[in-house]
Amino acid sequence: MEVVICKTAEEVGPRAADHVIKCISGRSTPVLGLATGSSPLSLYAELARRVEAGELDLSHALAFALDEYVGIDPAHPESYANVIRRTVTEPLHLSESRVRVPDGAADDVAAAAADYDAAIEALGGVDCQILGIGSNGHIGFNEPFSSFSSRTRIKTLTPQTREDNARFFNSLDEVPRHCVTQGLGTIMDSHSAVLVATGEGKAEAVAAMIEGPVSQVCPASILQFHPRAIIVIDEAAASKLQHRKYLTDLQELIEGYYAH
Ligand SMILES: O=P(O)(O)OC[C@H]1O[C@](O)(CO)[C@@H](O)[C@@H]1O
Repeated sequence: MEVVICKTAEEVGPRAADHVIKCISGRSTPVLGLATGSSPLSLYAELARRVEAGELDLSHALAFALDEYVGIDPAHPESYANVIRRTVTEPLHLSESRVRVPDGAADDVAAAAADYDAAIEALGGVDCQILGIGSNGHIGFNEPFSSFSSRTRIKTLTPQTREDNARFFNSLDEVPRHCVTQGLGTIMDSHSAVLVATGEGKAEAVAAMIEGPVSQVCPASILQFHPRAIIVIDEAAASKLQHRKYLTDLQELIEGYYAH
């Protein structure tokens, strides 16, 4: 696990974008894993800026979103299918046919989830998985006590996550209670992962992920076992780390760090 602590929240998107680009460099058909939520928005905006500037071409990329609500109208502006279209597909000029989101409205959601996992595996896995972290330590919608070997499946959202996400809806009642999410096992199969977090509200979860025991209490702590996980955070999100002196930003020097 490499930890990059940025002085300000504004630096996080561009720094994370650098890492995503390194992770997929040399791939003719890069496969991206996409998080939703607020955390990756500045990273997506920076990637879009580089696409617009002609510095980056992602037209050959394929992408798989991490999760989707179950029990939401797919046409709802906050369905993750729509969020991904708005924040990633359109600004990065990806073709809609190359971007997939789990189907939370399928007749058989469990079967659709298994097919989704198999589609990722058939491509040889995700090259770069973009992640945020929930205030309770979730990645994707893998809530505390999710199995470390889990695959894409239906989950129930915790009251904490529903409250955290209520800001995207008119009321807490409108927030779906269930979701379909890539599993921790699916996420761990990615060749590299870039997790972004900003703000004090994430500080406890970030400390548990980086310094805590690897435990299902903090699902993100499984990333301590990921062969190539890069954590890009701001000072506020780093504020509860106890052992900062050991977290030297050395990843630029590690030869082959990004090689598959
Ligand atoms: O970034 P936010 O909105 O704080 O949410 C935290 C994380 O929870 C999820 O939204 C769950 O989908 C992640 O994708 C996200 O990064």
